[in-house]
Amino acid sequence: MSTATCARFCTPLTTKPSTVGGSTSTSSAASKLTAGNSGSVMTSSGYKKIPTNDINTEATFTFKLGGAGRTNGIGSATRGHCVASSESSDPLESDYSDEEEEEAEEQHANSTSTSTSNRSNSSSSSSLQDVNDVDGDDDVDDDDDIGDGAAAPAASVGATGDDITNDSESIEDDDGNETDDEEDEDDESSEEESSSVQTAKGVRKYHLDDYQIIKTVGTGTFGRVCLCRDRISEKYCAMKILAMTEVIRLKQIEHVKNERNILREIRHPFVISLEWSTKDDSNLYMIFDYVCGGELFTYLRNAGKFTSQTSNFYAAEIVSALEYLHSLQIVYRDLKPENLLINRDGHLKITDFGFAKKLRDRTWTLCGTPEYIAPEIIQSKGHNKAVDWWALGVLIYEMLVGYPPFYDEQPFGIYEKILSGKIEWERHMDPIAKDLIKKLLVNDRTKRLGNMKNGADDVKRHRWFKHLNWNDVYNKKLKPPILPDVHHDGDTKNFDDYPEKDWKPAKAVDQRDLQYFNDF
Ligand SMILES: Nc1ncnc2c1ncn2[C@@H]1O[C@H](COP(=O)(O)OP(=O)(O)OP(=O)(O)O)[C@@H](O)[C@H]1O
Repeated sequence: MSTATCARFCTPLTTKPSTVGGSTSTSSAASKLTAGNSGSVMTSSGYKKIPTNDINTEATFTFKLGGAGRTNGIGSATRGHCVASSESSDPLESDYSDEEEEEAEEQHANSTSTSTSNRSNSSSSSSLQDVNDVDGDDDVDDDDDIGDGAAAPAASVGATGDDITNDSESIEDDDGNETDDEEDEDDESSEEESSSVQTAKGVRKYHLDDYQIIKTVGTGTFGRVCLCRDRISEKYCAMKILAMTEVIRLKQIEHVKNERNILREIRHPFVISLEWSTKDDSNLYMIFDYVCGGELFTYLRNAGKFTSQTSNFYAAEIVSALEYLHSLQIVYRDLKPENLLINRDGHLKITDFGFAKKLRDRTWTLCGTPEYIAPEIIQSKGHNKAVDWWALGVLIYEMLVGYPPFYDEQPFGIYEKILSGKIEWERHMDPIAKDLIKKLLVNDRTKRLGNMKNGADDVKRHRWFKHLNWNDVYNKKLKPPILPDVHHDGDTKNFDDYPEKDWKPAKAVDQRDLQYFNDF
């Protein structure tokens, strides 16, 4: 997660606050670069699309880049979500209307046809064609379509059995009658929201007070992630705390709701599990399983590069997860080693669904009567799952080589390299892995492995994965190449230290603003 204070737009550019194990010192640099009439603003870590009515006004971007820097493996450049704030009174504006967004994207593409793409040196890069696509919300369901009314998160968490509570003191019995009336009364007078959730072990009424915050393990654009302990189950959890004022200021309301809604819907061995989410009048809260091994990024930077076998293991688990997400029409869009956590058992958990989007059914499928199909359907202008397969190619390269395939000190340089399609190959690189990477890093997404008619199967059948039984992958039967050094489930040694006293309580938002989060 980055300390970039820029709002999150759908250009996942990442900056890390510090290198692993180091303490965080944050310096900030402001950047003001406009791209003329392009509808985009070039920043030191990427470009941000701006609404057309903001074009030619100077949007101000403030970056906080980590002191030690989250290096890309080559030089000193950091990589971070780039974000910006523009001065609109409508906090929902960040998710531009389809028209605005398309227009901004088109203008951007026109003005940058030879030199830009929308990626930093992180791993979900795409071609110029995809610049038009990456955040084409025309392909995305409205948030209301995602997950609302679906089973509450912990219902699915509980379905796995072991991680909720069997402590009868503060959970409801099967009939939904509370067994702890006193606690309930307290809650009603509290500002916090609580909710009853069906779990495998009965109905549990969740409260924020159930969680004892222990330590910050990550920071992000809107807040932080803390290790905490569930007083009821005594299980360690990660609590993502997002300050509503920041979410509103940076116009990320829809993205945050989107993240929560998608997380509620999904359940996969290699994807982080959302246990519960709630809010009070200052913050939004999401409670996850705590993944104590830390980020794959850490291990990769420490090792320099991974062997083909190690890379293959992680790539396989990601393929399994992407196949699952795509089967639900979810495009993840933020694949990179920073978002891959290693569990105590050595298996991966993909985290940070801040850019994930639910796609509309068959947006890209040629359906209907051919004579009547509109050109934009044939051209398939929206973003799609292909961006994740591209990112997988970048990630496999980075694991094998130690740095990403498209790198430059300046973002424009990165974009040029992505568009040029030229990749430098290490002499001794595993030729079979290289073949897969080449097939994933295809600018024409219609020819990109994973995005053709056989979907993920094409990737799974590639020779690099030939030895794998994909059921074994899913069932965690493969032997993990790295076992994190942890002494107990709540161990934080694999995470950076964050100065706790820097955290000031978030300001409460007024009733009007609170309404933006009614359905959170
Ligand atoms: N479930 C978890 N277990 C352990 N650590 C976690 C967990 N979730 C997140 N983290 C840590 O916190 C960091 C930030 O989490 P995350 O990326 O979800 O936050 P974010 O606010 O979306 O970040 P950004 O602003 O960069 O998008 C992660 O990189 C990871 O180091």
